[in-house]
Amino acid sequence: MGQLHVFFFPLMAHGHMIPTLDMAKLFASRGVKPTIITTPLNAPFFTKTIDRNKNLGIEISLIVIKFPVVEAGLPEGCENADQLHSDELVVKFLKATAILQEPLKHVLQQGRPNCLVADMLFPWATDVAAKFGIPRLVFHGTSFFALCAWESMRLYKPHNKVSSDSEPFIVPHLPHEIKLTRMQVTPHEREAYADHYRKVLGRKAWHIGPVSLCNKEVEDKAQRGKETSIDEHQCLKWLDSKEPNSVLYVCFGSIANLTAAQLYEMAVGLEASGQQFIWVVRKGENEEENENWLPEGYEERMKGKGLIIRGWAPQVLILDHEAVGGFVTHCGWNSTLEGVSAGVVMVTWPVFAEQFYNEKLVTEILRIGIGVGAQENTTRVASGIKREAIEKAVKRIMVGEEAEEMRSRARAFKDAAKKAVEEGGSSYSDLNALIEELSSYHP
Ligand SMILES: O=c1ccn([C@@H]2O[C@H](COP(=O)(O)OP(=O)(O)O[C@H]3O[C@H](CO)[C@@H](O)[C@H](O)[C@H]3O)[C@@H](O)[C@H]2O)c(=O)[nH]1
Repeated sequence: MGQLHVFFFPLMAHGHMIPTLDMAKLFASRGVKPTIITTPLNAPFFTKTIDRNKNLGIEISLIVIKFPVVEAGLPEGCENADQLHSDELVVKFLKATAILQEPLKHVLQQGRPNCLVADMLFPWATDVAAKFGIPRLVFHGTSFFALCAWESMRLYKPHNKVSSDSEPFIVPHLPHEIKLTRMQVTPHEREAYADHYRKVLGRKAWHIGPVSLCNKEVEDKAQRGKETSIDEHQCLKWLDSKEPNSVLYVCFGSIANLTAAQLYEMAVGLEASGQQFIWVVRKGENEEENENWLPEGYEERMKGKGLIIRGWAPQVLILDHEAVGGFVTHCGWNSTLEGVSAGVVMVTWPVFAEQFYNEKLVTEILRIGIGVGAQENTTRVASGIKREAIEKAVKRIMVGEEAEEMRSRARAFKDAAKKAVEEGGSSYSDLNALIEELSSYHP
């Protein structure tokens, strides 16, 4: 039997491209030939890691296809979801992705892979793959928990049975009693939800993560997504000078923004908590050059105690450092899994998409986090959380008995995550099962 060849086609968003590159590495480590499809301006986010892996004897190929910016009416150079600052741009971006059907046909024709793993946001990829007689797997990029909750909402529409946006309803037929409110809409072990998704909802699925755990070296952990805005060794030196579990890491992923007023509340809340922190503020978040979102003399006062990274942080490297004990997160699934894999306790602050589901998983099922009190699923912009709420939630996860209890549960999940991807673990075995199944279709 020849070598299996799998094409991966992620959405052009860091939260989708980063885990895809990790998946490609995992597949390559099991003897499968992985090829990633992307667009010209997103290619550089893959090439450095691909080159580094090549030197280690791991081959990952890259196919670059043109992104139809002009056809879709997008501004020149707009090829990644982190550039979509309005709903209108989101609509045009999705329109542009739909035009990728034709180039996808072309690359499948040329490459003749045995399987196409394409992003959930490319529904048309199933038909394209069928034309070549190959299976198309859907890469969801999120949790079994969120998928089960989503499906339950779709089937039973419990949000239509309450009388106001703030009245809680139960998400029906899940293994746990999970309550949500209409405003949050757009549930003992994670395994339970993988089982629920397969057995109760009847879907075929493979769990092969946390994929970020395939990154072992400093360079692997630091080189994910964009170029980091801080030298990784400088960052490690700063963390090395701190006590274990004494630093809080604050980051909202690659898409969510905070209003200037919310950034200000965050700054004051973090200072009031008395905790040491690394806070990542995305570029473009604070348009004003004069940085009036920071209280007067803030960075001077916080010197040695609080480090602000403007731009892109080496997130997995930071989370994995023993000095980091807490994580303020928007509950993007990658960040959530990276937090669980690092054994940190979380302040959950969901903003949009399925992040409110992920919050429930962290706070109510895994019980390794405290919600900051986010109420509304918005269009990617966080606002309205007061400094007192931030201070309180941060203190609750960093100090005291409750924090210790959460930390010991978090440590157990960290160990379980590590075991899952080790030889013989559940994720390791599931990836083997997937590869065996794909091989059985392969003449
Ligand atoms: O400064 C930064 C910021 C982010 N990251 C990485 O970027 C990824 C961010 O992914 P995620 O936490 O999932 O957030 P989003 O970028 O917001 O992800 C989108 O995609 C996810 C997967 O579908 C969904 O779960 C989210 O709701 C959706 O917003 C993670 O691997 C982070 O480690 C960095 O390395 N440095």
